[in-house]
Amino acid sequence: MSISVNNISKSFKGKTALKNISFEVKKGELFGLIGPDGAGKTTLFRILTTLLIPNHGEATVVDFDIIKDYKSIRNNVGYMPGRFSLYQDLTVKENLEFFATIFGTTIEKNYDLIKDIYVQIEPFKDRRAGKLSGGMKQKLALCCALIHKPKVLFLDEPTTGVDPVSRKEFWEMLKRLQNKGITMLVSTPYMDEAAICDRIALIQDGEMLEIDTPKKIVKHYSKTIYNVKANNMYQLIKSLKSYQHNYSVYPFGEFVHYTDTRTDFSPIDLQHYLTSKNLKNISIEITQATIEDTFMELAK
Ligand SMILES: Nc1ncnc2c1ncn2[C@@H]1O[C@H](COP(=O)(O)OP(=O)(O)OP(=O)(O)O)[C@@H](O)[C@H]1O
Repeated sequence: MSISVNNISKSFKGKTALKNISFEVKKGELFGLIGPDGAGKTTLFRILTTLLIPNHGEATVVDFDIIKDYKSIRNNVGYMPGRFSLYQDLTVKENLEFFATIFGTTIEKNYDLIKDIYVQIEPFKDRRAGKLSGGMKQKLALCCALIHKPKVLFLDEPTTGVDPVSRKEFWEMLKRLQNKGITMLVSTPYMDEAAICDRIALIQDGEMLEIDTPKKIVKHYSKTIYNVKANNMYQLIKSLKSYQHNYSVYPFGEFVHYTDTRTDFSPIDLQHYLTSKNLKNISIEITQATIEDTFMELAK
């Protein structure tokens, strides 16, 4: 195993950030931690990268113990923290040289690993990091986290605040790194990104709700979901929420995802009800559960 976490708990002044967390990440796996703000993702990253000591439990990274072998872990992992972690006043090249130097290596030595990513920011190599766009900053941060050829890479919300095109590019880069044998633990609040991971853990309020492949996780959703649409979204949500048989009502893009408490639910009944609420152009169709639906259900 590349990462093994066994019953880790952490509290801050009586407030629990992580509760008995256990999971394993296999060598070469791209493993996603999916959860909202405050779920405990950053705390877990800080513990696994030896920046924070847990109150209870044990963990190993590349078979090194997070407490006893913290120095070995620091030499073997790369960490891209959530907030921009680089030196804003140093140029792109200077930042990279700085990170290479503190790990006793050079850009040239490990250029192969970062080449694909670095060529995209090379035209800006003399620009100060603080003056880069969001997507460029992420690429530089990734290069800096990779410059010492880590075996495991920790990425805390690497695409938060990055535009959709750069987000897609970023995940393509992660896939290429995975092909080079790097194990990755990556957190994201974006459910579409979760689907790209080999396995994901859904985390909320410091607890793991579920761990599985994205495909299997949605199979855990037992109810039939309907995509409901009408001419007035606000009125539609309000009406569905006051419908006596509703089990769940969540806006989902141009639709509302609706589930019903009855086993013999007939969409016709719902159609009549919505018509009585003056809604028009109503459509009600069965749809597949998404990771987001599963998360909402588990988090209920
Ligand atoms: N140093 C600290 N002191 C006090 N409370 C903390 C500290 N660090 C984290 N917490 C609390 O622990 C909980 C988990 O925080 P954490 O930052 O790990 O969550 P997160 O999932 O990474 O969310 P975010 O994306 O907002 O960082 C939150 O309630 C947070 O307020």
